[in-house]
Amino acid sequence: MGYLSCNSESAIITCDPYNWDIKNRKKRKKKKKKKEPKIRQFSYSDLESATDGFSAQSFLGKGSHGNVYKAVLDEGKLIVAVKKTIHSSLLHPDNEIEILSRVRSPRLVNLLGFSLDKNDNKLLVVEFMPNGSLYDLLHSSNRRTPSLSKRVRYALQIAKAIEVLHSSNPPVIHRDIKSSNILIDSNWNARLGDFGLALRGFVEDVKLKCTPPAGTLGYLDPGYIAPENLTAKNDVFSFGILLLEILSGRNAIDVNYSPPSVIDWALPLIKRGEYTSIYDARIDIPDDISVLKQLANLAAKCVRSTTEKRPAMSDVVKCLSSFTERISSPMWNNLRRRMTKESTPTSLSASLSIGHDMFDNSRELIVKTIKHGIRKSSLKNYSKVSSFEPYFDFKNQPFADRIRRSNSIGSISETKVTLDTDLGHKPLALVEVKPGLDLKMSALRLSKSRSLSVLQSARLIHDSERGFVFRLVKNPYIRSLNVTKLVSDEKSLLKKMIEGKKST
Ligand SMILES: Nc1ncnc2c1ncn2[C@@H]1O[C@H](COP(=O)(O)OP(=O)(O)OP(=O)(O)O)[C@@H](O)[C@H]1O
Repeated sequence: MGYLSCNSESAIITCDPYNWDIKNRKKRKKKKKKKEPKIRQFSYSDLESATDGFSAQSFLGKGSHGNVYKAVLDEGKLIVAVKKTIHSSLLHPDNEIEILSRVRSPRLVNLLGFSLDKNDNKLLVVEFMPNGSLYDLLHSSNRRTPSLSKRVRYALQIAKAIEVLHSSNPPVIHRDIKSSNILIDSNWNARLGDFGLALRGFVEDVKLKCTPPAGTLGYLDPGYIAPENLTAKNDVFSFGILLLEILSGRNAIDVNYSPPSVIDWALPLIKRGEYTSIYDARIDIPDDISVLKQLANLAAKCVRSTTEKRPAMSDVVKCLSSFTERISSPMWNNLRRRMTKESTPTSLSASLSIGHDMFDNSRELIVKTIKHGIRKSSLKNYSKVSSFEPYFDFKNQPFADRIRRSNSIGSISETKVTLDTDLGHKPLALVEVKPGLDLKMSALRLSKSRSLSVLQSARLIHDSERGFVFRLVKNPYIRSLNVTKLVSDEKSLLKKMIEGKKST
């Protein structure tokens, strides 16, 4: 995608109200000194040798501003990305340096320094992001597509990054929010980069008022057609487009769709209430569509044509934070929903009556347990993986003890699970857990369905100190798991269940 080119000078702000307040200047200077990042000047020859002479092997990618290279410096201790920018009237590295030296955040691709080549052209040295861009994650067929909870997490991280910019003094308007400018760091967190078009200052500032509009087609606010239309809400619009891209997995402009623009495609669907239609078909979506609806509505609000009606980035952050909580703990929503819908069995007999139907429909599933919050050493005796087949016919047949092993994790001992997924979303599992673990966070990965189940309740049946019968709730979003060992003595547990039923 190309920039809307405008024949303007670079977007460096000369009018800087940063230190207006003379009274507090000293105080602020102190504070500023603490916060101000150290910008290092790298020698060009060091960068040259650290990139192998800007070789093809060090080449990371090409943008409309120039090429980006990976450089290994300080005897391998420092890995950076070097941006060799093509100087143009619209883009100048000084602008990026000016802005990035003022704002710093773990949500941004921060500036580390700069260098001057033989012709005194500036090169930018920024933090190296080893996991590509959000664009790659969403659109490359050779990468595992992120789940909805991950996508919402990325969206929240980007929203936070933009909020940092908008709330800095004076504010920074990025003007080029798009998935290829979102880079993924070594901890798989999203960071906002590429400040080539960013403007720092108050919109009333003369310099900003004279800077022609710029941005990337597909993401650019259609209302931003003249310099005086510049507002932080232009970024909110671009973020809305990005959110639609994140949720749908389709490009901001994609000629394979009709209409090609994501906004023209998604808004009518959202207006008609067909929320699920805008979601990427490759991802699991929750049963409870209220979050999907709210996420879609949030995107729609961000792209409203009236700028004043768009939410501020701080509101977007609040909204997305609540969604991430809901998406990452649907266990509790499901639990709450189920609790109100139906009476939760509190006695053995009640759970047995559920189990009866369920086990008739039992089928093979593979269960993987994932360690969470457990030290590696303590996992030794609590193996991680089991695959299993239905182990009993509840009516009269004996248990079938057919536990299989997963090749991926290795051997297991005394690890068994009984599980059934039919009967709506109410399967039972007999699971033995390590005492003292937080059962609220327990989950099982059902690899056959590529989703997770959550142990909904530890209170249904309790066998001795360690055995429990849980109801499982299908839940594709919980990634944590504390289950360490599955019941080895199902027979006695089942006996107890049957006896419990008889006695009531
Ligand atoms: N800090 C970085 N760490 C690792 N790779 C980077 C980094 N910055 C950029 N890249 C890689 O270099 C490519 C070019 O980046 P650049 O920011 O110049 O352009 P772009 O954002 O892809 O496109 P445009 O210039 O049109 O905005 C990116 O797509 C990315 O793959």
